[in-house]
Amino acid sequence: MAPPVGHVAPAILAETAHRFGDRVHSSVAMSTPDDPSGITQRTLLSGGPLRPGPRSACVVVIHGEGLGRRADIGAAPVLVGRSQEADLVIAHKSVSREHCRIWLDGDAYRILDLGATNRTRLNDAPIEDATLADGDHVVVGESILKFIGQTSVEARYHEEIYQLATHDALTELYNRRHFMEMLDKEIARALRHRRNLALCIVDVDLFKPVNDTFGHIAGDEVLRLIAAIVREHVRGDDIASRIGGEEFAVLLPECDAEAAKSFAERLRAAIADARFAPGGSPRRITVSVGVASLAVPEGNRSALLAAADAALYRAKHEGRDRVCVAP
Ligand SMILES: Nc1nc2c(ncn2[C@@H]2O[C@H](COP(=O)(O)OP(=O)(O)OP(=O)(O)O)[C@@H](O)[C@H]2O)c(=O)[nH]1
Repeated sequence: MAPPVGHVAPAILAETAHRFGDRVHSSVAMSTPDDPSGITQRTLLSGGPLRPGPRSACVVVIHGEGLGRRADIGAAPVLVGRSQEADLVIAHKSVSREHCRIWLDGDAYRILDLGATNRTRLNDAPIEDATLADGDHVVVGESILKFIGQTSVEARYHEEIYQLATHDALTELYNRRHFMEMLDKEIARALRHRRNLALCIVDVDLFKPVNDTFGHIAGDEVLRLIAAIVREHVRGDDIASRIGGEEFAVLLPECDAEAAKSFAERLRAAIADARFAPGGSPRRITVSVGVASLAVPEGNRSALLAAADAALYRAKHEGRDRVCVAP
């Protein structure tokens, strides 16, 4: 049975043991209908979601609400505040909805207090506006942010902490906690701009027998492969996550129920067509998918999750390996 939406598998809770510094490319065996000769060697992106190339300066929450959260300061200014519309959301009552703004001005990074009730403080002095230097501490309500310049040697360390805090170690998709934060943000955005938002919950069918027959390690490999297929199917703005043991979620901004159903159907078919080989034995693995779209303007997180979960339950009940859409 699909676990309830609030369920977090123990394996997920143990995820922080993973070390992102030891990334290697791992090859896994999977054959597809396009590869009639048999096994296709696929290379998983186990280098993970770290972005290559020059990194931008960023602010990282190092204390208080939002711990570990980070915002890159690129071409667009970064709004820090309690509002879900902020680029760096710190959902605490000590933080104003629009607390301060940080941006790149020529070669300098600047910060401007936006009239916050608790004034923005830089290295403990209240400011109106100021220029930031590497390592500066920005106090926003009861949270402390650290400014990390483009060339800071600390940047890599903070990137890794950020990855650990936001990604699932097994699949390198977003973890449940981060997904829920992004879900709140996307819901706020969709409601404000009256845009579509759809959610797919993807649950592996009859996964327990896979574990029972081939062992947990082979089961983990199946989960990794499913995650790789999910990753192949999402677009740039979509948000994919492992939200439970054998449960994934994909959030599709600006997608109506019909388009989300087509996406889910393509994903379901791709997984069903890929021949997995846990423990070296070819085996068909399927998923069931529940799809729901946000009701505008009165929708909310729990209603959306409950609707997708109910649709998933129906897909399981009607025989698995299928997509059901919430009414
Ligand atoms: N290998 C592995 N297995 C996991 C992980 N997390 C959860 N599981 C297993 O996933 C299985 C889920 O089984 P059930 O919830 O009974 O559901 P199911 O067998 O997939 O059946 P349906 O959902 O009804 O199709 C259990 O055997 C869990 O131990 C994980 O991180 N790795």
